[in-house]
Amino acid sequence: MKYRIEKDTMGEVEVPEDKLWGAQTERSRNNFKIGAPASIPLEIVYGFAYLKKAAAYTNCELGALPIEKRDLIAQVCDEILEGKHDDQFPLVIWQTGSGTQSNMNVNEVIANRAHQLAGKTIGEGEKTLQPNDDVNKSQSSNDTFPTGMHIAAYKKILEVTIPGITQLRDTLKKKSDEFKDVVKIGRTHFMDATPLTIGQELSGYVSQLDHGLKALENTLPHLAELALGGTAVGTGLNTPKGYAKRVSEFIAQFTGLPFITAENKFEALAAHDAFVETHGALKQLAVSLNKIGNDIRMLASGPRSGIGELIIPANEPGSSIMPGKVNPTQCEALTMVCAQVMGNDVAINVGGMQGHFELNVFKPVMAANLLQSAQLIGDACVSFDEHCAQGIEPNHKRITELLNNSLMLVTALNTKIGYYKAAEIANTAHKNGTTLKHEAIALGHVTEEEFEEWVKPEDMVGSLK
Ligand SMILES: O=C(O)C[C@H](O)C(=O)O
Repeated sequence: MKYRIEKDTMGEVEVPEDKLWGAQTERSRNNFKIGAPASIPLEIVYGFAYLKKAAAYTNCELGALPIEKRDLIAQVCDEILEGKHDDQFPLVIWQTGSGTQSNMNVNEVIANRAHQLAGKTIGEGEKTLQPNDDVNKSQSSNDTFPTGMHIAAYKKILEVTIPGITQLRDTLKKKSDEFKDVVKIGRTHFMDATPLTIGQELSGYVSQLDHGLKALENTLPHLAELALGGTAVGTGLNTPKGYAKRVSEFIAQFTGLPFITAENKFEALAAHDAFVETHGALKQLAVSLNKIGNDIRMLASGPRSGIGELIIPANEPGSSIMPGKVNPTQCEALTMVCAQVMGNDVAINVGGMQGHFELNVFKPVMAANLLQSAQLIGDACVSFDEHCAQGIEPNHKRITELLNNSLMLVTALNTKIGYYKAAEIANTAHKNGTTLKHEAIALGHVTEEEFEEWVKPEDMVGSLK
C-alpha cells in the first residue's frame, strides 16, 4: 500500500495515499483497534455534515469565514450527505468518549476533499482549508458530537421508528375491528378466565403502541435542542456573537426539522438526559412489543398440542429435522430485538450517569446504541407487520372448543346463585371431567333453562371495545 505523510500537532503520520482522512484519524485507527472495522454509525457522520455546513454558513454570515471557504465546506458536506465518501469514516465507537477523533475525521476529510475541489492533489502546497481553524471554526468536539448525535437520532426516529410502529399499530387496529365479535376465552395468570373478544384483546396492543408512540414523540422537543455554540465547556468561547442561535437555524433549514439552540449548553454538553429520555420511550415500546410478540406466538402455538386460537402465516420451513414444522419466527425476531433494546437501555443509562463536571464522555456508545434501537424497532415492526400481523386469522373451531369447555363461564352465575354455589359447580365439573351445565343441574342450583339463559359467553364480554 502507498502512503503519504500527514501532520498534526504531535508530528508526522503515514496515511494510506488514497484516503481523504488525515493524521488524527489515522492515529485513532492505530490506537483503537477495538471491534474494528468502522462502527461509528454513518448517520452521525451525516449529522456532522449538516452541522459543519451550518457552521460554515454562520461563520461566513458573521464575518468569521470567507465565502470561498464556506462554499468549499458546504460542497464537501453535500457530497458526504449524498453518500459519496462513506468509506472515509473508518473509526470505531470505542475511541475518545467525546468523539473528538470522529469530529477530526470529518474535519480532515472536508479539508482534504476541498483541496481536491480546489484543483490540487492532497499534500500539494499549502492546505486550502485548515481542519481545525476553518472546518472546526467556532466549534469543539464537545458541542459538535452531541449535535451530530441529536440530528442523527431525531431523523432516525422520524424516518424509521415512528413509521414502522405506526404501520404495525394500524394493522392491529384493523384486525381488532375485523374480529370484534369473535368471542374467546380469556386467560389470567396463564389460567382460564372469563371470555372476551379477539377485538378487545388486540385493542389492548393497539393502545400500548399508541401510548408508546406518544411517549416517543414527547421526547422529540428535548432531542431538537442542539449543543452547538457551547464549544468546549458550554460558555461558547471562540464563537462570534449570535452564533449559537443562527447555526441552529441553519441546521433546521438544511434538515427541514425543527432544531433549536439548547437553552442551556452546560446541560447539553455534560448530560445526555435527552438520550436517556428518548431511549426510555424506546424501551417502553420494546416492553409493549415483547408482550405482543409473546402473546401472539402463544395464541398461535400448536398446531395440535398448543393453544392454537390464532393462525399466523407459515412463511418458511421451521425445522431442519422435523418435517412440516412451521415456527412463529417473526415473533422470535421481534422479541429478540426487544432483548437487544433492553441491553442498549442499560448501556445508555450507565453512559448517561457519567457526566463528569463539564462533559459527558460516553457520547459514542450512547449514540450508537440509541440509533441501533431506533432502527431495530422500526425495522422489526415492519417485518412483523408484513410477515405476521397482516395475516393473523382466528381459528374459529379451536376458539369455540376452548370457550365451551371453560369452567370460568361459571362466573356468569355469581350474580344469580352466589359465588359459593357457582364454585361448587366448577369444582365438581373439574373433578368429574363433566360440563358446567351437567353439574349445575345435577347439584340442583339451576334449571336447564336458567343455565341456557344465564351462561352465554357472548353476553359476558361487556361493552368495552
Ligand atoms: O475535542 C475537543 O474539542 C475537546 C475535547 O473533547 C476535550 O474536552 O478535551
